Amino acid sequence: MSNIPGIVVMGASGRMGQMLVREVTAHPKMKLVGAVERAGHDWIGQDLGAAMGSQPTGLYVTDDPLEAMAGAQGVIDFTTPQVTVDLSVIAAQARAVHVIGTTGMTDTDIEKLDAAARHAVIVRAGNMSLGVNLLTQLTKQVAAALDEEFDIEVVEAHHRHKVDAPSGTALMLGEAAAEGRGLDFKESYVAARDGITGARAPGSIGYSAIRGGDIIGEHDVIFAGAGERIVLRHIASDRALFARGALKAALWGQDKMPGHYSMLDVLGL
Ligand SMILES: NC(=O)C1=CN([C@@H]2O[C@H](COP(=O)(O)OP(=O)(O)OC[C@H]3O[C@@H](n4cnc5c(N)ncnc54)[C@H](O)[C@@H]3O)[C@@H](O)[C@H]2O)C=CC1
Ligand SMILES: O=C(O)C1=N[C@H](C(=O)O)C[C@H](O)C1
Repeated sequence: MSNIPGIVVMGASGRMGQMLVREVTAHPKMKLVGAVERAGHDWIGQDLGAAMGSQPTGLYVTDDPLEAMAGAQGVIDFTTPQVTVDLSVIAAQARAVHVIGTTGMTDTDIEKLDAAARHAVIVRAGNMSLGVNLLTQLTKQVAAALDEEFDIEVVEAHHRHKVDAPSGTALMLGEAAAEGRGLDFKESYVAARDGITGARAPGSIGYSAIRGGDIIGEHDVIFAGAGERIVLRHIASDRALFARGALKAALWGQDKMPGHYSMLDVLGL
């Protein structure tokens, strides 16, 4: 085995999948060794480069993750919760670092990932960007510094195709805010206000989601007090940002002990 890890991209035709294929291919310290799509997808059996509308690469898209993972040291996975949970078992068997960007996971899904992480390295984050991970730390600090006179609300906006809400990032920010404020994340959680909701409950953290057009990802954490408001904001303007974070995680994980890590571990924040 060379020192350059072989990387598989799961969901290779997706918005993030295609970005990952480009970034892994261009990276000097890793090699793309596999591209996986769902069974029945048009790309199965096609040359990956040709399927992406560029030069042939000699790498063929498969619907068999087990086959793709043979000889791989890492798999980068931005797909769906069920696909990610199933893949975690295969990645652990292959002792490959499993980098997970997939959002919309349930508590049960996460327990299954924890089980797989007893045997392999998993790095999972609802947002792989440096900016958002730094913002979680700032959010925690601001929430701890301000008292309950400042109401906390998280507002996020994404493209029309996004299927989960609130976004993984909004949940990361909300967890950080709850921790800083000393609140229980689940007990403080209020989403989807509609109709006669009554006045805002003290000690709650609200989540609002906007969906439209091609918005890549925007997040505000609002601290609203009497006569003043502090807004912590992150705007993503290029999906390459998330892909580069995932590549960093795949390299970082190569010499780590089995465990379920986050981007805070990767970035040392
Ligand atoms: N953590 C982060 O930084 C980021 C996370 N995301 C998350 O990544 C996920 C994917 O987002 P998008 O790329 O926008 O979605 P997408 O729908 O464009 O891509 C998902 C891809 O997975 C493929 N797929 C479905 N079943 C599969 C299977 N059994 N095997 C292999 N591939 C399969 C689909 O065909 C599709 O191409 C979402 O959960 C999203 O929230 C997105 C951007 C950044
Ligand atoms: O689905 C997306 O596109 C994104 N999903 C992630 C999330 O749920 O927070 C990260 C980013 O905002 C883009």
